[in-house]
Amino acid sequence: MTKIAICGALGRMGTTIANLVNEADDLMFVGGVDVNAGTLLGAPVVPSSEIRTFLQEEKPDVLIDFTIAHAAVENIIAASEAGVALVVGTTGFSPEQRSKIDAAINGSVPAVISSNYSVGMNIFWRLVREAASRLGDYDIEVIEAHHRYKKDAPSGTARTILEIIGEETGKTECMYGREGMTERKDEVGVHVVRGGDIVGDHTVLFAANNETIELSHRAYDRAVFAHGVIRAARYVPGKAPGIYSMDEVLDL
Ligand SMILES: NC(=O)c1ccc[n+]([C@@H]2O[C@H](COP(=O)([O-])OP(=O)(O)OC[C@H]3O[C@@H](n4cnc5c(N)ncnc54)[C@H](O)[C@@H]3O)[C@@H](O)[C@H]2O)c1
Ligand SMILES: O=C(O)C1=N[C@H](C(=O)O)CCC1
Repeated sequence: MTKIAICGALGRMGTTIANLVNEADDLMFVGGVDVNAGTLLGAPVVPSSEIRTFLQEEKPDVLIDFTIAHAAVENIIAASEAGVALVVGTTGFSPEQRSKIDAAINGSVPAVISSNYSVGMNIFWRLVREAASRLGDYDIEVIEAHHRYKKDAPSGTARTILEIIGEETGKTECMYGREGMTERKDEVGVHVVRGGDIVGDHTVLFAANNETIELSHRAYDRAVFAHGVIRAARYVPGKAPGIYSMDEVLDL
């Protein structure tokens, strides 16, 4: 039985993941951490100030983090100090925060880190890479849409898309929205929509004279991410210390 703890347990993703863990025969939800104390599915949820005591007492095999960037850094450091494997889904990290995370993990614990745990998006990223590798001379625009409560922009998924485009085309300059009199140069346009309860839509446009290629991925339920998280949680125990992506989890 693999013991699972969740940071951000009372959040949208935390509760979705906890329910899937609870349904799995080989996984046990032992509790979690959130801003305020509580209970979830009969397990304790402790305030973030008590994470180290929680990890010592519950001894989870895997700590899953779906919180907010500044909190995730501290949670990851605590898990690393406790020797607990990680599955990290939180997005919005600054380069400095990502450096702290990498330093805490490497040489200490195994961790799967992904901006998007849906199987479909991990395939979508490969489609984008193939298109970008052949259509680098096209005008490229990235559009993402999420629910009104999402704090970070652009999405971590979109930032991964931009990294792929940069690797394949050399286009690393982004234009975040446009307003007033503009002249398009060789930038990648990035457009962010926030509203309603949109779970997660991503589109990449490759536009040239007389034709446009449009690649899109649409998530309809957070379960699509949670199912990927469960696969990562089954994958990471016992792995060598270091950072893994969903490519390794899905054997892509
Ligand atoms: N990688 C993916 O597949 C994926 C999918 C969905 C969401 N996300 C990301 O996951 C994060 C959370 O998304 P959400 O929609 O669940 O947000 P949410 O706001 O519903 O949940 C976040 C939870 O974290 C808690 N929290 C805040 N600070 C904390 C701390 N110090 N310790 C413990 N818990 C703390 C909040 O109280 C809240 O309950 C965001 O960064 C989002 O972009 C990633
Ligand atoms: O709901 C969110 O927040 C999501 N965040 C991830 C991102 O930032 O890419 C994944 C999609 C949903």
